[in-house]
Amino acid sequence: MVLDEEAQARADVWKCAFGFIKSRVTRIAAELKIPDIVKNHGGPISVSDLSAAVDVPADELYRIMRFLIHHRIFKKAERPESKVSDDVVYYTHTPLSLLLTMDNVGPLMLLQGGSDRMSMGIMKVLKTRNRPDCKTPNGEDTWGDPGYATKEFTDSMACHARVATSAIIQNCPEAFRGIGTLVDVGGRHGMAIAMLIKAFPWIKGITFDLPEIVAKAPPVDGVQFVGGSMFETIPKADAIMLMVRVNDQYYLNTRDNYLCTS
Ligand SMILES: C[S@@+](CC[C@H](N)C(=O)[O-])C[C@H]1O[C@@H](n2cnc3c(N)ncnc32)[C@H](O)[C@@H]1O
Repeated sequence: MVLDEEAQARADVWKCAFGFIKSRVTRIAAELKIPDIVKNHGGPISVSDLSAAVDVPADELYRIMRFLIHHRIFKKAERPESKVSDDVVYYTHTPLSLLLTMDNVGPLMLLQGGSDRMSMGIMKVLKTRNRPDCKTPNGEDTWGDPGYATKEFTDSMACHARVATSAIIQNCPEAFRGIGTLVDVGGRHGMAIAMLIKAFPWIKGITFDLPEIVAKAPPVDGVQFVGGSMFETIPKADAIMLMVRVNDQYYLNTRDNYLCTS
């Protein structure tokens, strides 16, 4: 297999795993009747007008629309000259969004884009910013959700780390030159660091994660495990690694949901 085919296969496997996101987001848009509202507005609609029409906070809606624009379901538009407003973001329809209205194939999207139960959960998060299955009051973050403590979650992160880290080792070895100590923040059970110190044996590797996660991590040769929260302190090192963490920090801070950050 030539490298290009391998790279394509890696991209394709992500599409297989996360392909559902596009149909879920499109279903949510259809359920909120965004295609109908944009079509009937009589010109480009601002994010604040759309937010008022669908009763979803503008920042959440902005991210949904950004996703849909990326997939060419809507288009960004200039502010109409007749409008005097602070809004800088405006949307307009496309041939695809016109197909998604309720008098067109919108009802099919509602049927095929995921269950009503799933949609109710997402809708509640969008409108209230609270995940129904997760205690978020009193400052408890989404990582308190028992789903994140399961073996399935750990295994899925380990296999992701294995694939991503081998690509990093293969394609960016120069990035590790001169690094004495490397800390992987949110490194779970140490898969990435274990591979990196094996490939670059001069590096001293630290895996940093929440105390309850680190407490369950089986020992890995040459890897030091440190428990704590990155919002308080992280171990001193020459370099910090954050893999699948930047988005997470966003939803830790905003008490958000997977849909909008994915
Ligand atoms: C999505 S997983 C990513 C795991 C790994 N980096 C990878 O790419 O496969 C995010 C990790 O961040 C950890 N985490 C969550 N909040 C954290 C915090 N405040 N400080 C340190 N780690 C945290 C979680 O326990 C989890 O293991």
